[in-house]
Amino acid sequence: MSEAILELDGLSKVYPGGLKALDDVNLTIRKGEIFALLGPNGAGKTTLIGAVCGLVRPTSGTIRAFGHDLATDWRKARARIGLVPQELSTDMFEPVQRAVAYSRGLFGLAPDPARIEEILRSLSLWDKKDERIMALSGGMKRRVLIAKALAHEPDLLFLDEPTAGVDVELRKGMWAIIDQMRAKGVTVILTTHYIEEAEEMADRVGIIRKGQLIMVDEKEAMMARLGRTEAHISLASPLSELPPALAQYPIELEEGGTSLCYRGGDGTGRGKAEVADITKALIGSGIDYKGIDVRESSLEDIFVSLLGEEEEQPA
Ligand SMILES: Nc1ncnc2c1ncn2[C@@H]1O[C@H](COP(=O)(O)OP(=O)(O)OP(=O)(O)O)[C@@H](O)[C@H]1O
Repeated sequence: MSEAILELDGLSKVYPGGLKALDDVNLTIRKGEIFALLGPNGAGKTTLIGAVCGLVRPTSGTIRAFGHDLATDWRKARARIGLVPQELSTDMFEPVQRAVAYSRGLFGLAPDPARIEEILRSLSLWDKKDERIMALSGGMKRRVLIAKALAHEPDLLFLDEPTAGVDVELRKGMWAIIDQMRAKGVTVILTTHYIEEAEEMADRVGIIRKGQLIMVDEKEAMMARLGRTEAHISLASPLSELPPALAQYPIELEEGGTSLCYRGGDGTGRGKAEVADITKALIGSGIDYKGIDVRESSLEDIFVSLLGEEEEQPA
């Protein structure tokens, strides 16, 4: 297993006024992984990032990055951490290239125009290098934020909702950039509302709700463990009851007996195999069907059902 580069241990944050934005978060991030933090609005994602990046002071718990305890020894670790925040707040009057080069200088690195050019080109910003940031489109401003974060060559990069509100094309471009970073061995932690994004990019997914990390797992394992198959089999003629040959399966008659609905499986393909067995059993029982619609649940379904289940629990 590759080395742990970020370790959160019992991390909590209570804001003045009493709101518990992080509640005993324990998390280890390993070198080179792409980790997606998924959660609804106000779940604590930005607070978690802020705590690691020195923008939020934790109420309790420890953060170790690259082996350094951030409470006592933050300087070395921070230089290796990049942050792409949600919004650009400074530099609006600066030309792109200068703002990005300046970010590098902030971390005490020697100027490296070739490196800055490479970053700007990879983000399709080279044409805009002399334009003031305020004159750029929203999508380009976002890319400037990424360029600034990459300018000091971080080993760990936080992207706080990198694609919120951007169009599909730019989102795909952003994913390509994250892929490039993965290839260079950069560890990436991104927050997102787009489950599609986590599904596409992440190796592991953490689901956060009301400050608590309610689940962390490899994406594939999460989908296998919590995934479900749903199949609708439309019958040639309605049935009044299920034939005995189908009693062993998790199916129900729906739509006035014209449709059989299967809900089962575990995301490993077992559901599809069972649906195939059901169709054979139907034929064996002399029951004709017109069509089958099979759907494997996505990370989105898992996310929604996890949050839904949590919602139903008494406070
Ligand atoms: N400076 C602050 N003072 C008081 N409460 C705060 C502060 N910053 C955030 N909060 C509260 O802490 C909770 C977590 O906020 P946070 O921004 O971390 O959530 P988030 O998961 O990033 O949400 P979003 O997806 O909307 O960005 C929210 O209820 C928010 O209102």
